[in-house]
Order: sequence, then structure tokens, then C-alpha cells
Amino acid sequence: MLILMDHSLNLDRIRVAPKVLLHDHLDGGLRPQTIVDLAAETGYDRLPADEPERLGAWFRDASDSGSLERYLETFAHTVAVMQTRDALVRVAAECAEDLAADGVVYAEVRYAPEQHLEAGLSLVEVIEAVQEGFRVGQRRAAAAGFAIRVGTLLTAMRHAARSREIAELAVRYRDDGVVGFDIAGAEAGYPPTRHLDAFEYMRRENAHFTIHAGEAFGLPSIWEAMQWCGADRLGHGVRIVDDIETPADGGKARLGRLANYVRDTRLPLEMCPSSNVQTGAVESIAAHPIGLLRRLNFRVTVNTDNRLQSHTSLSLEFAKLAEAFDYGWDDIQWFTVNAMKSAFLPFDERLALINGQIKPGFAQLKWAE
Ligand SMILES: O=c1[nH]cnc2c1ncn2[C@H]1C[C@H](O)[C@@H](CO)O1
Ligand SMILES: [Zn+2]
Repeated sequence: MLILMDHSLNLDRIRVAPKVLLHDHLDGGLRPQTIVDLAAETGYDRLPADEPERLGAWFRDASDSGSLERYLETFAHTVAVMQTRDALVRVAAECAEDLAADGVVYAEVRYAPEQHLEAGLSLVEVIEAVQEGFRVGQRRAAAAGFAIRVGTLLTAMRHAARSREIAELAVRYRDDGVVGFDIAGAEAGYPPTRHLDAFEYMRRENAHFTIHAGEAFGLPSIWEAMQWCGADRLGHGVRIVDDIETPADGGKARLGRLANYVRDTRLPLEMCPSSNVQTGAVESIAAHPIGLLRRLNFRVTVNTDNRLQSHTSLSLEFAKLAEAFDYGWDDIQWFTVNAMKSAFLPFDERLALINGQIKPGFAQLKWAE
């Protein structure tokens, strides 16, 4: 049970706030019931449980291992049931609906097309199925009174060798809802510079990308992602705190050169508090570096990573942070505006969302107090 210091800031009210989500994996957000249905339809018989509630609990518990590698093993089951066009359309549509029902007004959702080829779909067929699903989900959400806009990020798996191909597809579909590119998967042993070719290609195409970095591996990964690869944002980036000294007497924090560079250039950090606790990147929500980084005015954003594995939603992540750090509406608005400023959308569209939806939405919530 969450006990919030600011009593107006409960989960139901946070749900109503117009929120922005930049880091959410499509294959980490399926409804347990959908996994059960799709497994039955496609003949997948290796699910660890076949009753939705137990299956949801299994994902959460299995992801609580303290290791990113073990956390990633759970995706074998979600990816297994996302191999047909119908399955991809359904999962993407439900993703848009679920985010919209949680009060997310703009989301960037990512997945790795190369993981969905096992039943014979081509990369292009996978991408078109997911885009169709997002269109369906956005329409249904709007009809239910929750408008959401979803942009897609195409991910390449960092242990594999298809990043250039996936980057080219991200550019090819840039006018059809794909807003950027990413790499994900086990971080230790797979530095971002392995995929330099893909990142250089994206830059030459004036296209955006983010890189999972500084989650399970430290500063060298962040430095490479930023200074070699030219990432527009960092997925997680929590280990940037290793370059910040905080005196025990509570005195002024001292930033190293990399931390200063990240803050000076306003590099957006896509933080995912619950996921970081599960993979062992941080010890607890209360010990999460987001508290310090917010105080130091880094360009921090709040995200879900994998709603299924972390048993969470964007509203719940904010509720947990509000409890741990005594945050109020101004803090949640600050994180939200940070996220919208950092989105891979054209500047005028970001501004329109900030001034047309986010600021008025938060003003109304604060005014109602
Ligand atoms: O937090 C993460 N770090 C690294 N890789 C991740 C994380 N969450 C999900 N993934 C992987 C597993 C998925 O199958 C893949 C594409 O969404 O991305
Ligand atoms: Zn992630």
C-alpha cells in the first residue's frame, strides 16, 4: 500500500495527468490474458503458467533476479507468441489502449523486428503489422475518450549483427510512424561502438536514436554511447552517478567531466525505476539516482521499460517516486515536460503538446486542489 506525503497525489489522480512515456518495450507490455490466448492460438506450449493471474505473477517474480541477463530470459515467452501478423496487430493495439487508459498522451514504444521472424514474416511485414496495430489502438483509445499518439522506435539487438539493416528500416518508415532507432539486450560485453556503422548512418540521415547504456555496465558505456555514437538520448543512464561525488556532510555535489557534459548538453536520460531495482542496477526506489539527478537538474524522464515484467504503469512509477522523494504535481509536470522536450517528434509538435495538453492538464489538476 502506497502512502503518499501529498495526499492529493494518489494513483487515481496521477492517472488523469497527461503523461509522456519515452521508454516502453512492446514485448514487455503484453496483457497476461493475451499471452495465454495467443499461446493457445499459435500452439506455443512452453508458458510457465496458463492462468493469466499466475502468469503475470510469474513474469514479475522471474524478473526480480537482480541480473539483467536473467531478466531478459523472460522475453522468450512474450516474443514466442508475437510471431504472426494477427498477434502483432493485437499486441500493438492493446499497448496503445493500455497506455492511453493510464493517461499517457504521447508514447514512444520500441521492439526489435528481428525477433519476430520465426514463423516466416519478413522484417517489413513485422513493421507494417505493428504500425497497423498502433493505428487500431489509437483509434479505439480515441473512441473511448483517451487520445494518445504513439511513435515507434525500432530496436536492434546488441549481441546480433543486424543493426545497420534495422537502422535503414527506421529511416524508410520515418514518415509512417517510426520516429527513431535503439539498441537493447545484454550490455556487458556488447559496447555500443559495435554498432557504430548503424549510428553513423542514422546521423547522416538526420534521424534520431537512443541507446540503452549505463544500466548493467558503467561509465564507459555511457561515454561511448554519447561521444562515439552520438546518441540523442540514453536508455537508463543511471550509472552516470558514478561520475558524481556527493559529500557525506550533505555539501555541494561535484560532477566529473562526463557528468558535466551530460548535464550541460541536456542529454535526456530515460530512467525506469522499477526495472532498475529488478535488474539490480539500483537497490531500491528510495536509493534510485533519479532523486539526486532531479535535484541537480539533469534532463531526467520517468519511464516503465516493461510493464509486464515490472508489474507497473507510468502512473505507478510516478506514485512510487512521489512516495520515495515526496514529489508533488510540480515535480511530475517537470518530468513530463522534460520527456516531451526530448521526444523524437518535430519541435513544433512537441511544443503544441506541451502548451496545448500538458500544461493545461496539470494546471487543472493543481487548481482542483
Ligand atoms: O532494460 C532493458 N535493457 C536491455 N534490454 C532490454 C531491456 N528491456 C527489454 N530489453 C530487450 C528485451 C526485448 O526483447 C528487446 C526488444 O524490445 O529489448
Ligand atoms: Zn529498456
